Amino acid sequence: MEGLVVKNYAGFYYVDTGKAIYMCKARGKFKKDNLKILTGDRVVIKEIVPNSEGVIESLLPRKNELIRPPIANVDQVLIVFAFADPFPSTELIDRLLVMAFALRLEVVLVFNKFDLVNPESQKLFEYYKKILPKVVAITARGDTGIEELTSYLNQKISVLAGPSGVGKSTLINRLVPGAKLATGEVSPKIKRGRHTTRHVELIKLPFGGFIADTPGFSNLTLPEMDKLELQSYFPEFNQNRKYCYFPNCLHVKEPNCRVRELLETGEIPPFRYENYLTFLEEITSDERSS
Ligand SMILES: Nc1nc2c(ncn2[C@@H]2O[C@H](COP(=O)(O)OP(=O)(O)OP(=O)(O)O)[C@@H](O)[C@H]2O)c(=O)[nH]1
Ligand SMILES: [Zn+2]
Repeated sequence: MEGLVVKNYAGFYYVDTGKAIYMCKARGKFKKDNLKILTGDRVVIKEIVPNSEGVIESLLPRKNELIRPPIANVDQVLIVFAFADPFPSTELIDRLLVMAFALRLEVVLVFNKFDLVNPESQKLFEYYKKILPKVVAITARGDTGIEELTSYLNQKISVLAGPSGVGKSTLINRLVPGAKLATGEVSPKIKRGRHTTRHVELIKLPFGGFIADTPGFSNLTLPEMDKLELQSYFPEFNQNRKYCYFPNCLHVKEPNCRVRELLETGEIPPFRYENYLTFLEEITSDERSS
């Protein structure tokens, strides 16, 4: 039987076969070969006790692997911000977008707390909606946007990312009644301890798909990349680079640069360009130091 490892706890792997969740030990060869089984791995198991216990016989090939939290076969990142309280940091939005795209993950950008929307955050939302395919405004404490978001989560393994207080736990509780994730009241210090000692678990979504109970991307260092690669993670830059005079234009000081023309006309907002320059500087100095 084939299944998905949804949790690794106290020496047991919990494997969801679609029919039941089996508590499994791994065959000795995994330890011998130093093969680590991660939450998110697809495995083949042999049933020992009907619908309850089994043994993991083999591990199927992984599509990818996140380090923190350790989880395999992630399809997409749900990047969550709020319209207000806290007001979104565009630098953090853009950083998370670059990190997700660099890992070849799909992105759903969520703006929560639509009940608190204001003209500035509305404008940000509209801009991202223009450049990305899946951007959704929701009220996790209500119904707005939940159906649209559900359609993006269906049949996929998703990981949440986003700053504190935007409503990530509230959202999981909203999507999975009974998940009972703690919201709000945990102090940042205790929480760090909690996240390092806790095991990541995939929560089954009632409409299909899974979502990790532990937010990812806590380390915000950009991955190593070539300077030219960065713009491929800014869709509106990437679309326009072919009109720049130089084929390898980085849009910094080069003449006849289409991206900077669009910045002049206001089609590309200043914050996007500034974030791009900040990241370009960051990966450039990384290159120098290595
Ligand atoms: N107005 C409003 N408040 C919300 C909404 N969703 C969540 N909140 C509130 O925002 C606060 C933070 O929500 P959490 O779910 O704890 O946020 P989080 O992202 O999990 O925060 P961390 O656990 O610190 O990472 C809580 O007081 C929630 O009740 C919403 O749609 N509208
Ligand atoms: Zn250019």
